[in-house]
Amino acid sequence: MSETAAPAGVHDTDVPPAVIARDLTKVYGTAGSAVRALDGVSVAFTRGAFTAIMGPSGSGKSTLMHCLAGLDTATSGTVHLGRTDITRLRDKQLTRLRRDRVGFVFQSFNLLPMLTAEQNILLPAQIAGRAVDRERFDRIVDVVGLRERLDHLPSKLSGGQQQRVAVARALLGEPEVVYADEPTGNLDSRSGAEVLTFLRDSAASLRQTVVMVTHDPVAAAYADRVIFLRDGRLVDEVYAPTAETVLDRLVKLES
Ligand SMILES: Nc1ncnc2c1ncn2[C@@H]1O[C@H](COP(=O)(O)OP(=O)(O)OP(=O)(O)O)[C@@H](O)[C@H]1O
Repeated sequence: MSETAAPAGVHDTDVPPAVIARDLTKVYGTAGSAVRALDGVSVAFTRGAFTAIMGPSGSGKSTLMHCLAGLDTATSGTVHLGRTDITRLRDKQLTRLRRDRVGFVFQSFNLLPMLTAEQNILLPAQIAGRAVDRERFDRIVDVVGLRERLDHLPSKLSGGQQQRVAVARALLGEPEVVYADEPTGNLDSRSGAEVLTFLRDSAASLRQTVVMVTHDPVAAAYADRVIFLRDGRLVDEVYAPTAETVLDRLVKLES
């Protein structure tokens, strides 16, 4: 895939993408020990689309997500979230941007054990001093199917339910993008399917942009699009993936 052309995923007729990375590089270490984790990645993420990032171990998936999300700084290149070039922001501005404009879902659910499901969902809004949109709260709680569980502590919820709380928490503030890092890595396949269905439904019905790193072709098949990395480069992509097409591309990449 050419790096000088428009970033993969940009089409003339599209509404402006939620996130665009241009010629992103990330080098860890120096001189003899330098590792080029990202090597000129240009990619755009369409508003309201659910995209999975895949590739062999060490191909740069986590590094790409961390640079896109402002959790790590790129060595060169730019990342735009809407109109903001996040690679030009100072630490304080980045912290505010992550709090106000980005949602995160991690493999470990990161819920506070002494707070109920509802309190966990509301916590970021409270910390940021944001008014809660109760209508959106109700809509999200219904989409994730947590209505009956709102007053439960995390310890009384299954892994899948805990992750759905984490997803609801990430969505409540209407972030411009939700980054999910192996969100089903700690779940059995049934709970994983529930969480992925919810991520897909929230992209579709709430027009939520979702970007997910996963190793699992079955998980990637829930996305609208899968992009593939190898050796820090974007080398392939599939729209409307199935587990079979994803697996097939992965096998080709690893051979
Ligand atoms: N903090 C770091 N310091 C040095 N090298 C790093 C660091 N983080 C990642 N790397 C290297 O950068 C490359 C890309 O790593 P990254 O974790 O992004 O890959 P990945 O595709 O997410 O891998 P995995 O599927 O195993 O999680 C690897 O060679 C890795 O060893």
